[in-house]
Amino acid sequence: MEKIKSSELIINPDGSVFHLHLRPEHLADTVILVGDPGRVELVASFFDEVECTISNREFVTTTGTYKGKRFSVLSTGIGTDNIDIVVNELDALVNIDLETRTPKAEHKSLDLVRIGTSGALQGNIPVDSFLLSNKSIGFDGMLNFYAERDNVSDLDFEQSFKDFVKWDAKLASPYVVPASKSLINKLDGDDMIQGVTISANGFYGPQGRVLRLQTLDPDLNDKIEEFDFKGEKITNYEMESSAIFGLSAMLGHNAAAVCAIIANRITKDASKDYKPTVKSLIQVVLDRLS
Ligand SMILES: O=P(O)(O)O[C@H]1O[C@H](CO)[C@@H](O)[C@H]1O
Ligand SMILES: O=c1cc[nH]c(=O)[nH]1
Repeated sequence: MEKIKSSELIINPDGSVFHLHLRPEHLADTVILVGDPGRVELVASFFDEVECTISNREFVTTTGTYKGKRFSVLSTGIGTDNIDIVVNELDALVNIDLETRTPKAEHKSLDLVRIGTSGALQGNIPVDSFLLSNKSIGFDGMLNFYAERDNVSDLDFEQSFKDFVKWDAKLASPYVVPASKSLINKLDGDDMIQGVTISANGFYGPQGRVLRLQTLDPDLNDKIEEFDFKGEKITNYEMESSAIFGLSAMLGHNAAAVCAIIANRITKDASKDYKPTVKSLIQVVLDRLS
């Protein structure tokens, strides 16, 4: 089998992957992904034992055990461009032999679960609630660079959404990818609201926030609130889940995302203090995965 060239898969002198600085032995099969590097320590504070903490740039990873199960928690930083790095390097750690630089014959599936923060797009979703994503819509266009993109996407949903909101041709074409059904079943509970999430490629204009700059389509959030695809409603904005779901589906990993709702864009409400909500969500997720 042909070797993956060193320019394509950069490996550091210590044998770790380029950005994450992890070697295969550092990674658990269940990985919690958080945006904020500071949240890694919070997740790890629940662990019974910590094996290692490794950091480079915004990518901080701690591996340990919770109730006897091995977990890694890794910060992605903000945005789907970082997710392209994180998911490809996590996959390389388990599915490419880094010594021979060739894909392994047997593929391993990781469970990747994002614990994030998010803004609600329906008036009946309270701040400080938990939102479990059934699907994610990528406004970022990152997945469109991959040949397998259509095979993992809900193309009917995409077309219906683009038609309904009159999607402008200047914007990247949105992609819609479902989360892993088995992880949704594990994570679901009476405390979870399920819905369709949008990953925006920005916090301000791309999520319809106007400070001093007007947006291309000032009605976009109203149309998103109204849109319905076979009974499914769009519920919230964040910035990473679409790429996590899309790359995981293409590479054969299981992915899910649960967010603490810290703002409601319809009622204009914001959480007074979202950190205790994130802490409770972490406990719930670790318990349901362990
Ligand atoms: O709290 P995290 O996980 O970073 O998630 C959300 O918060 C950031 C924006 O404030 C984006 O990363 C968005 O997805
Ligand atoms: O409104 C919000 C809140 C958190 N994160 C986002 O991306 N948007």
